[in-house]
Amino acid sequence: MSEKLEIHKFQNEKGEYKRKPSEFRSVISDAANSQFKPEANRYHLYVSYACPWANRTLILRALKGLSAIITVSVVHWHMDDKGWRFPSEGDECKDATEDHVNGVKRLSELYFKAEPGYTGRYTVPVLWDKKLGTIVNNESSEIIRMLNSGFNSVLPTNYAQLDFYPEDLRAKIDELNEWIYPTINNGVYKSGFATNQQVYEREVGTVFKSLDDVEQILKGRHEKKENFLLGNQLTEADIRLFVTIVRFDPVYVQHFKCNIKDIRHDYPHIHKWLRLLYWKVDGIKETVNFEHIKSHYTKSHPQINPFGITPVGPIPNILDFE
Ligand SMILES: N[C@@H](CCC(=O)N[C@@H](CS)C(=O)NCC(=O)O)C(=O)O
Repeated sequence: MSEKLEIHKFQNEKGEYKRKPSEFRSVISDAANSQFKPEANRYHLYVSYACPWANRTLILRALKGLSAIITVSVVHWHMDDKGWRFPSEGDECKDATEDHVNGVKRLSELYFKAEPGYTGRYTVPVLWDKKLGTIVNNESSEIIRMLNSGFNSVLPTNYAQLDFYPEDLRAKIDELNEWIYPTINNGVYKSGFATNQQVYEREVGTVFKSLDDVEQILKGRHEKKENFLLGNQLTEADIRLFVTIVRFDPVYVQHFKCNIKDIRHDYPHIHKWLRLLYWKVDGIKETVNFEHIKSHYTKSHPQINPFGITPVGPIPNILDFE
């Protein structure tokens, strides 16, 4: 394959970054006609520790007690013009793993195993079915819903009962996701990958307008002695926002030029919420690998950072809880 993967491919003629939709969209469920039934040790997650979308799936896997029944392989933090790869001899990478299931060297090979004529991007996360030898789904927003509720029939009651997308909060979670995704999660990419000054200024302004709105929401919660975006219950909305906020000061401020403010100095309520999730919610901290995060962005986008120098700060990457 001679195809070259370049971020620039996704900028339109106006210099705006466009993310392509994911292509594998099957669902794990107990439904009688389901091809993908929940089973222990049948499914495998392919992730990058650098990637915020993959990070969401690792958090749900940890919080729902799925770590023992859904296995994981972690790619090298470096993404080159052929996409993600697994470490090999002479190309070692701390905390990355081999592909435990298929033994491939490149993530792209998995996409071709699942669909020989595949023409899309080779993105993480990938939820792989070891039984049928194919990709179930490569869209993180759908994978986290499956991890949240698709495995309840094979989980012990204490984990099955945990619900991060509860019926009574669904409308509110959807409403938050609707603006937080385009303006913050993807907004930082639209700022960082803009190739036109006006587009950049528009996008970075949008990121900070939304962060100001989130700060107000969390301030209101704080006044009511509530900890999370929708009250005292941690939901999917918190998890989806967390993966971007934890990368904000260490990477997005400088690498994606989101530097009007930063989290630790300018957003006290977001900062407190960030540290609460990171330090106090069991299982989350272990899914965050700052070395992979910082190295990936700064050394995989030569069009933004041609010499691949990784800034040393901020020190520390995240402040203590108190
Ligand atoms: N819609 C996807 C987006 C995933 C995504 O864009 N992942 C990036 C890493 S952060 C990736 O693997 N990019 C590889 C590429 O585009 O070649 C999801 O949320 O699962």
